[in-house]
Amino acid sequence: DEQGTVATAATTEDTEWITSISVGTPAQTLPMDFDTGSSDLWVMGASTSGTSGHTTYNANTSTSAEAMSGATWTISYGDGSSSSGDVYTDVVTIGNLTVSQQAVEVATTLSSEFTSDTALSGLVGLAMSSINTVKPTAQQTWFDNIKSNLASPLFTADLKHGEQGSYNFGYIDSSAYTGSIYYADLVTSSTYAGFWSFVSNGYSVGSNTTTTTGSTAVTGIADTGTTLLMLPDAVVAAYYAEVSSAVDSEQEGGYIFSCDATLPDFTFNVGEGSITVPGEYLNFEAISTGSSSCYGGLQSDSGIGISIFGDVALKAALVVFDSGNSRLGWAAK
Ligand SMILES: O=C(NNC1=NCCC1)c1ccc(Br)cc1
Repeated sequence: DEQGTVATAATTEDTEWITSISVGTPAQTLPMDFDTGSSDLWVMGASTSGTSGHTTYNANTSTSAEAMSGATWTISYGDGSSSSGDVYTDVVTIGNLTVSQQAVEVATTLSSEFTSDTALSGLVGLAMSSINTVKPTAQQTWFDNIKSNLASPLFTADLKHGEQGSYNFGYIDSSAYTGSIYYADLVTSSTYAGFWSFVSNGYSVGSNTTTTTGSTAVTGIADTGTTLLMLPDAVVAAYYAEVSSAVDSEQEGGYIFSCDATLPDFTFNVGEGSITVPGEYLNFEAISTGSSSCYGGLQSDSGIGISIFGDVALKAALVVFDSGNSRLGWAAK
């Protein structure tokens, strides 16, 4: 049984956490975005246009690469970004864990969000293999391929505010959290099939002095690839009702407030417990450099139809993606 851990490094402003993986023989080291909201492992190809300034993967120089003839892929993400290309199999090592014949999807087209992000060479999809986009035959995620070699079929995400985080595969680091891990079963209904989805049966705004609590049940997904916390209108309105300078700005596409506002904490229930997102995590960034108006880390999910517990919420917890028990665990830290 193997156990692996990989360090991640947050880029500036907690917009993504980059983790290096090794692909091919000899190993090609690639900085990647681990994404629990999708299920394709794709990398920028050495001959792909728009990849100048990026580290890229060259299948031609890897003695273990094999083209998957006739296979193609195309994906579009919630933020409007997209990529597509063809498919190889090759050796992929993450931490000290190696999958010998991993489907490595090589991008031949990239949207501007990817060509402009030179910190990134691609994504490692960690949602369910059922939503992998390779045609004619969907491929397994790296986690699904390594799972049987792990002490426990699970991985954890430990993202942090403005500092390095970590992903562990196969075990839960008991020193990485405090108190109990609260679990919620995965939601299996079709809307959420393929994602790490759960139901939170209540929330509260503010610290224990003045709190408004709500019983709105929120069904959402834990998505490391989405930056913000996206919840139903009613919950978001209840939160910003406690921020006197907050307005829902058409122009900015969401709630903004005065950058010197003191923001209340946001607590959401998970199973028998709850997780509190500190108010400071909910001030995402100034709407423009030097502006005194700031954009909220909590925004409405109205356009999406699914609530998303993105990095703003995930970095307040140690999150256990427990495939073996089809459940999601959250613990304070
Ligand atoms: O695309 C999603 N997550 N991953 C990434 N976003 C940007 C790059 C990677 C995503 C997944 C589910 C839902 Br519902 C909305 C969005």
